[in-house]
Amino acid sequence: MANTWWEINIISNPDLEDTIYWRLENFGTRGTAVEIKDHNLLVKAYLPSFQAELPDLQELSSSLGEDAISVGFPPPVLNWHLIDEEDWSSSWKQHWQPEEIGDRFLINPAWLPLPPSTKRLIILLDPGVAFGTGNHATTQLCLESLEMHFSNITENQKPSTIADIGCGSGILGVGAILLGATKVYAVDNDPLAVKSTFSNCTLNHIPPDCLIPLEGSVNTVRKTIDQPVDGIVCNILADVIIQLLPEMTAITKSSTWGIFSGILIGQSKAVANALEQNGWIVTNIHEKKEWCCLNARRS
Ligand SMILES: C[S@@+](CC[C@H](N)C(=O)[O-])C[C@H]1O[C@@H](n2cnc3c(N)ncnc32)[C@H](O)[C@@H]1O
Repeated sequence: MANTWWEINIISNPDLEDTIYWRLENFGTRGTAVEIKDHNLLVKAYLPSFQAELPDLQELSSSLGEDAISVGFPPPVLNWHLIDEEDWSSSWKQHWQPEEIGDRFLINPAWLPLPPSTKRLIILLDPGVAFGTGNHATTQLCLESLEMHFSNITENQKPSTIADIGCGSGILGVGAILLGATKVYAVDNDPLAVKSTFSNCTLNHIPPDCLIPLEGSVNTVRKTIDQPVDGIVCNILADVIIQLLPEMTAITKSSTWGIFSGILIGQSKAVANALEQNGWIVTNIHEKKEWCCLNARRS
């Protein structure tokens, strides 16, 4: 059972894409592929088999049905079966294509050839089982915010040290280094994400002393650094961000900036309030689909 995965197939109205993603993310799926088939949305999601029993899958199906009915759509049709690990990786890899993000990035799956010529910064990725292929709005909002941040800073404000909290595949840390950050501490409480960040550093030829993947969370960064960080990027979920804010604030100084994502638009006020209570000033809110990303600074 250790190397088997649930493949969950969901057929639904395309307007339910974000709701389905949201549920799947909370369910813990790793690697999600989406395609439109005969005007329907087909989502394929994968989960290590030990992480869910049949009743969990039935509950997921009911929750998705309730979500759909509450916004006037018929319940999605779900089916699931077990596949082995090799089939999992080849199956979802087929659906993942290179993607341009913002004005500067191109995310290229590691197993596909590079484009013949591009002025974009290429992030090569093989996320394995970790979150962070770049095709989720919350990741894109972070990469775009990082891009804006680095285009606005002057040469003498570099170098910068960044904490990437909840690094997943390491996509944001790699992006920050390509934009000019000098050091990134990338932490995740999931050991598989840390492993994935390590291998994506190697894939992108990032020197090991520039991007440092660590298993843990904000306190792991606190114990590792000898001075406050210049920036924080954190793409988790609103309630986790709120909960981690005092610890994140403790690793900052007055000039530190922050990028906080994984927040549904309806949750932005609660996160903005928590930031203000912890001594941050919200400078911008960027939105994509139903998600938003708060850019903030300490003063
Ligand atoms: C939405 S993914 C973001 C991945 C990547 N940074 C991106 O933007 O695509 C959130 C990640 O945060 C990790 N995570 C969740 N709670 C955490 C916590 N309290 N401390 C550290 N990592 C956490 C999860 O394991 C997951 O890899």
